[in-house]
Order: sequence, then structure tokens, then C-alpha cells
Amino acid sequence: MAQSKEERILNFVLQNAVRGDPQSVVDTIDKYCSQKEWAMNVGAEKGLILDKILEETKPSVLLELGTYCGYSAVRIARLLKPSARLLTIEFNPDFAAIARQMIEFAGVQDKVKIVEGSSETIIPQLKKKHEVDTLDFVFLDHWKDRYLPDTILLLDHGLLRKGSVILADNVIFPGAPEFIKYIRNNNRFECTNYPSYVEYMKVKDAMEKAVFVG
Ligand SMILES: O=C(NC/C=C/[C@H]1OC[C@H](O)[C@@H]1O)c1cc([N+](=O)[O-])cc(O)c1O
Ligand SMILES: [Mg+2]
Repeated sequence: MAQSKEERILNFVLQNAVRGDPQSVVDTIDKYCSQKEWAMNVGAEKGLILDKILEETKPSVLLELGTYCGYSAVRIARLLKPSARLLTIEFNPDFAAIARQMIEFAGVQDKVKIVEGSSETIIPQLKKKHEVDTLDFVFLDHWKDRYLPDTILLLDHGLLRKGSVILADNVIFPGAPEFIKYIRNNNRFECTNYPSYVEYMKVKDAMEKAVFVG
């Protein structure tokens, strides 16, 4: 069977990155995807914005929607304190399998749990099935038309507390207009826009940070 692009990315990492070194895994994926095959990782430029917001927030309980190959899960986990935990939800079983291997190679498997399935199904289970009380940090990077319904699910299930940070990728390209309209007009969130570029491209993009005021 022909290899998928995601398998090629994983194999390039297994052959070129340093096992147990998350920074080398992140750098190796960026090298492959900027020089050989484009892929929808958050990338190095938007990754630096993600890093900065994580360092400011110092979260203990994190949720990511849209694991893909595990690039941002590794990038996030490399900055977390030892007791912090990242739950990452991935709908596509093939991507989840790739991400699991990527996360284990990077050596961050103790901090990251991949939950396979749809965010719509899993978010309502977080408290009872995944021992979550509230979330300190949420990274939205999955289907763009799911950003808004899933944010509402987080609210409805009491998963946000005063100060919870939601960071959304791609609010310019591909764009998440309904999410942006809602979150900027909801006085329970304080929003900040971070202009940047689509990963590995010269196309404008941005990330949006929304802090829940409780
Ligand atoms: O569709 C995008 N992301 C959707 C991701 C979907 C993921 O979540 C569910 C699906 O199984 C996949 O793993 C996207 C697209 C572009 N793009 O330039 O087209 C750039 C990005 O950063 C993106 O996150
Ligand atoms: Mg993205």
C-alpha cells in the first residue's frame, strides 16, 4: 500500500530527529513540511505565538482539538511542567496512530493523552470519563466549522473557569468567521488577535486568544 503523507512525515522524523528530544521532533517536521510536502501543522511562526501564550498562562490541564500528526501536541508538551496534562482529540484514526508514534518518539507520552473520536462526543465526557474538572488552556485547530459549537459545548459542560484561555488557529485562513463573530461579541470573553502567516506559506493568517472572564 502506498505511504500516506502523514506516514512520510513520521518516517522522516524517526530517521532524522533525536528520540526523546521534542524540540528536534518539532524542528524536523518543520524542515520536512517547508522543504518537501506542505502539511497543516501550526508551524514555527504561529508556534512561537503558541509558545509565548503557554509560558504566560502556565497551564496544568490542557485540551487540544485536532491532533493531526501530533506536531502541536509535542510543541505544547515540551513546555509543560511535569505535573501538567494535555488531552488531545483526533477524529481520524490514521492520524491518531501517526500522532501516537510521534508523541512517543518525542518522549512526551506521559504528559499527552490522545482521545480518538469526535470532539462533539468527547467534550461532554471529559469530566466523568477523563477526570477533568476545568480546563486551563484549549487549543482549537480542528475543523473550522466546529470551533464555535465546541466552544459552546465547553461552556455548557462547565469546563471553563475564570481565566481559562482558548487559543484558535487559522482565524484568517481557512477562517472561522462564526466563531470570531461570536467570541468577540460575547462579553464573557476578552479577545486578542495575533496576526501571522499560514504555516510554510506567505499567506496571511492569525490566531485568536479568548480569555474567559467567568
Ligand atoms: O483544515 C485545517 N485543519 C483541520 C484539521 C482537521 C483535523 O481535525 C479533525 C481531522 O481528522 C483533522 O485531523 C487546516 C487547514 C489549513 N490550510 O492552510 O488549509 C491550515 C491549518 O493550520 C489547518 O489547521
Ligand atoms: Mg491549523
